[in-house]
Amino acid sequence: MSVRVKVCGVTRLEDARAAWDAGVDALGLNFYPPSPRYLDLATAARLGRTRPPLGTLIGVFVNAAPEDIRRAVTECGLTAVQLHGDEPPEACSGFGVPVIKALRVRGADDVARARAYVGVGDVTGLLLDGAAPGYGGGGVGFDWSLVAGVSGSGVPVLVAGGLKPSNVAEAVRATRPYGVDVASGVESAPGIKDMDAVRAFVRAAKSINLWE
Ligand SMILES: O=C(O)c1ccccc1NCC(=O)[C@H](O)[C@H](O)COP(=O)(O)O
Repeated sequence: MSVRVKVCGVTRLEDARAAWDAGVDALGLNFYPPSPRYLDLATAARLGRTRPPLGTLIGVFVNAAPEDIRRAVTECGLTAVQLHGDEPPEACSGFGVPVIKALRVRGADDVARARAYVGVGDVTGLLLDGAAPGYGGGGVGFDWSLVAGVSGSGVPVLVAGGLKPSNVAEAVRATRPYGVDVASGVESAPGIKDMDAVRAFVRAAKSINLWE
């Protein structure tokens, strides 16, 4: 068994198609207006239509209004939402799809905080990210040994933050996560994916056998 790979912040149709072809399991579409990877609903819906039958399409939101999240789910065919802001556990339900709660990790306290989301509402996964300014996508990592504070708590964990083709295998080996997630580490410019880097990332991440 190999780790699942999510590539986040795709903005172009050709990048979306090529990422699925590269073996990515999930694509993230960004609905946070200040992000350089932000998509309006019409563009996101067009990108969403590239999703293959077994692919997962994840909308990324930061402190968004629930009605805006529900609208994006419906209009863009999202199969999950990733709440990447300061949403408390009680705000992690009611969108009609599973929720991944993202938490920015600076230290053990943040991982302890993550445990408050386990088994709550529609949360079916946690994403541990570095503490980049601007909430995410900044290429900032964190101490991977902290992942042990939530693995084994019964919820799938994704590791993100500062991952790239050259370090993702080491991250998978160190944390044995359900999934890994990358935005800036496979880009030539913010929002523009470098397909050679995406392919190298998928190859490196999936080279680790999690059954051993
Ligand atoms: O990517 C963004 O611009 C972004 C902005 C605000 C909130 C979340 C954002 N991205 C979410 C992700 O899942 C990223 O992949 C994650 O933060 C890791 O990013 P990177 O360190 O650049 O790989």
